[in-house]
Amino acid sequence: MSGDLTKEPGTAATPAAPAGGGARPVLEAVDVTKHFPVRGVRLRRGAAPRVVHAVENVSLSLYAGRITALVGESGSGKSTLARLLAQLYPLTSGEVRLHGQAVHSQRGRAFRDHVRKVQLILQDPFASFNPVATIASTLKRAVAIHQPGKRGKDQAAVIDDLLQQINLVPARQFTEKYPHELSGGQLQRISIARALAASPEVFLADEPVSSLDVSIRLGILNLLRRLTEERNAAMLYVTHDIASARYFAADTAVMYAGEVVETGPSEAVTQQAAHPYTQLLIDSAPDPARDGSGRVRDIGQPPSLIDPPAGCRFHPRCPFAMERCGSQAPPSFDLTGGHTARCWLYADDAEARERRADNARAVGTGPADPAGPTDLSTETSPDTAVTTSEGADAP
Ligand SMILES: Nc1ncnc2c1ncn2[C@@H]1O[C@H](COP(=O)(O)OP(=O)(O)OP(=O)(O)O)[C@@H](O)[C@H]1O
Repeated sequence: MSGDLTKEPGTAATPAAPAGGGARPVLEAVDVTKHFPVRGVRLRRGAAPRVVHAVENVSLSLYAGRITALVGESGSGKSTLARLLAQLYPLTSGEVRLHGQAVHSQRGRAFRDHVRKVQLILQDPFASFNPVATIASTLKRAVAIHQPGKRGKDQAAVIDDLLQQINLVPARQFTEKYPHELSGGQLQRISIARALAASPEVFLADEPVSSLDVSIRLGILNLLRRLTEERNAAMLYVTHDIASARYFAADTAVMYAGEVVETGPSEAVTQQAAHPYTQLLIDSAPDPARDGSGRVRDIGQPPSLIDPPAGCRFHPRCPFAMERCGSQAPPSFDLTGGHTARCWLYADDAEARERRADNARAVGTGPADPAGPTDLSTETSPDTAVTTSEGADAP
């Protein structure tokens, strides 16, 4: 992420959410797993059907007024997790809870309520619009679904208000256009307006700016931040870009090969990354301030999710792997200040301490002190800041 996002982190524009165990999540994934069947593969008689282990035993909580970044490389399961949270896919196991209530069926009132309150914003706005419908008719449809009492002039006033909220004014200049007549940034704003028509409590923004021109990304992110604050909504911000997570999101969760491997306040996760995968992600991100020689050696590719490695899924690629990493899945270790890492380096024994010291020397930090396994779903943190400029992507 470029430009104005380089404001000092830690100077929160958003009031901090209650820290520790006080705040209840608006939306949570509880031990969620999603396996997709592998089709078109001939199986030997009696062999178990093959599946893609896209998301495995993931717990993640989203809080009112807070942005949580979900970071990881392509294929790590970020979009699948976002879609599970939106109830677009049935779960293989686990629960998705809105205000503590699980939805067990993809029909009925609780499901409709969930789908209204949890709105997904997708990466490619052009793909999510009907190319032969004007913006007005798309927004009318959204308002008719979510605010059926609004008709005629009232409905038009709602649409004007939605466009005002996303800084596309005068509304008339946009409503009679077709999607292809708008820029990517303008259309992404319209998709946000369409989501707003449902008065959501949660935004699931899946790479909301990665298909947009770099020059307009910041305006869209600041718009999303303002809407989150004003509506006290929760937001999941899915991104490849760990640098933007630091400035945009209060909390960050890092996914690798279908599992969440590190969580915590964005400042801690990005500045004192504990998991060797997060360290690798940070080292791989373009940074003109670095000399180009990565501190953490990358020794391979992400694994197949059809046949993921035993133990820690990152171990074949990890320069700090120990014997146990190849056979035993690590628990989540609690570091300090709500920071967790699912990595054997943080076990409390002599071998782990030695490898941890090797890791700390390699990344140039002091070794983190583990405090024992923790529950990933209850951690919160102070906010970070972005600038307030939203732009409007004027034609
Ligand atoms: N509908 C599906 N059927 C089968 N496999 C799927 C399906 N959707 C996703 N997958 C697989 O699940 C794994 C996780 O994919 P997912 O799209 O969630 O990752 P991602 O981290 O969002 O990647 P990207 O950043 O490229 O979108 C991948 O191996 C992908 O091929």
